[in-house]
Amino acid sequence: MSELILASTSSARRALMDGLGVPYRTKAPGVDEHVPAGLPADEAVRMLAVRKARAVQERHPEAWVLGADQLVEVGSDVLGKPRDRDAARAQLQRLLGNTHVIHTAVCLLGPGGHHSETVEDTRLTFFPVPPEELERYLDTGEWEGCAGSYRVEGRGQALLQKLEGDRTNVQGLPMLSVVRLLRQAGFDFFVRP
Ligand SMILES: Nc1nc2c(ncn2[C@@H]2O[C@H](COP(=O)(O)OP(=O)(O)OP(=O)(O)O)[C@@H](O)[C@H]2O)c(=O)[nH]1
Repeated sequence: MSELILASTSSARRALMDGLGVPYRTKAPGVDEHVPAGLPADEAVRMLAVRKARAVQERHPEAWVLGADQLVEVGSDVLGKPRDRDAARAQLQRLLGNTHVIHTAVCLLGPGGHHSETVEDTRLTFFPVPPEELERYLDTGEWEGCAGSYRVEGRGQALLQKLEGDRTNVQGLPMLSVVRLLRQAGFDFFVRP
């Protein structure tokens, strides 16, 4: 099997792939993440996951390449990564006391034109918490680099009232689907290095 490249700069995605134990390396996708205005979140993440994977595959045509993208949908709002603490506060104020959906798309490209992709959704309901608790959570800094401004595997789990779906999908990769795509592509597991 030719090498696997994770087309991502995300430390959370790296951590998830490290846990799987399949040998891989990372390459930054380096793509423009703009999508047409009004595009539904699930279509936007699918478009971006494919764009990221294709950008890396162009540089490494013999490799297998896994790209991913994630957005948060709450009501009619679509949230990405907050640019600063104030943006993170505004995002969390939208999520607290409500139910939102995490849409994560993954795309696996491989030699010979292999192309598989999927979008996975996880529904999360957050407790309503007072402003002073929200400020304390912001002080943890977990909002940085996270779509939706929280880490489900970190302190942010204290906000979580209910989760329906794949928990790893929230962190950045729906590992149930990643394993399925890799197995369908012919990857072997538990191979001695
Ligand atoms: N650790 C952690 N990271 C999260 C969580 N929710 C979202 N994220 C991260 O938020 C980011 C979503 O933004 P994306 O645009 O999909 O990815 P990115 O961070 O720009 O990284 P690329 O893959 O290089 O595009 C990803 O890095 C996710 O891993 C979470 O609950 N825990």
